Amino acid sequence: MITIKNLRKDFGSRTVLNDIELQIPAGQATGIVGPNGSGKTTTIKTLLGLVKPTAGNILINGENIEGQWDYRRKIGYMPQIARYPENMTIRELFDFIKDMRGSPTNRDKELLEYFELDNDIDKRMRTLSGGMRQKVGAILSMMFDPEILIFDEPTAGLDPKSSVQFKKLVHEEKDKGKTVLLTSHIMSEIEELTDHLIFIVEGNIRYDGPMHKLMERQKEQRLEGAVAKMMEETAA
Ligand SMILES: Nc1ncnc2c1ncn2[C@@H]1O[C@H](COP(=O)(O)OP(=O)(O)OP(=O)(O)O)[C@@H](O)[C@H]1O
Repeated sequence: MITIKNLRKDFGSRTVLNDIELQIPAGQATGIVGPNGSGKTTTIKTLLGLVKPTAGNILINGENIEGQWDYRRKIGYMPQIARYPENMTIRELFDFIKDMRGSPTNRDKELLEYFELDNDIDKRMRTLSGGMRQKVGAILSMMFDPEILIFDEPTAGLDPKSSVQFKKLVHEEKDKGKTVLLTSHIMSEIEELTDHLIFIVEGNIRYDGPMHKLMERQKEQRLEGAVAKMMEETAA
């Protein structure tokens, strides 16, 4: 369980997260949706300790993460835009990360084959296409079998086949009891992959609860319609 209490983030005079309160349930998949610039990535980065909150607390499995680093071993993160050491090959990058972490694993090899990247393992990062880089990010997030998986717009840039493969993996991780947190602008993807929904607008939480309840409340069959209605209500 991830608990966010009164979390505030200001960038200069701009409040990007406005005292948000959230409970992200363990062993389920949660989707964070909201307009561009509403604070989704900032929320994720505070969980990872990459952005320091202006105020508030984050607890993972009941423990406050402030000043802690070890908890991050429990989290696999696939960023929206990943930056890599561009001169390293995929093989060198994976070996380097395994060495630094001191965690031997063969899961990277399985995932490279799964995403059909095994023949590209000796290519330098700077020569990879956007979709190939996304796949590298997906593999890095899952290769150490973490209990929490965070994906920021994971399928943006993936071709349809790879996107289906990625979603199949997420289902498998969910079935293993992992906690998954996912942002996407593709509502069908959120609908397909997640059970719990958070809707955020300008740093304020407008909905936090089971996805089916939101659809019932909005009298919509599809999440896209339910979210569109919520956006209209917010704008009104
Ligand atoms: N390091 C930073 N310095 C200043 N402002 C920032 C910084 N990072 C994010 N912001 C601002 O915070 C706001 C929220 O950004 P964030 O990336 O969290 O949005 P998002 O909901 O993930 O958007 P998108 O759907 O476009 O990815 C934006 O106005 C953004 O410009």
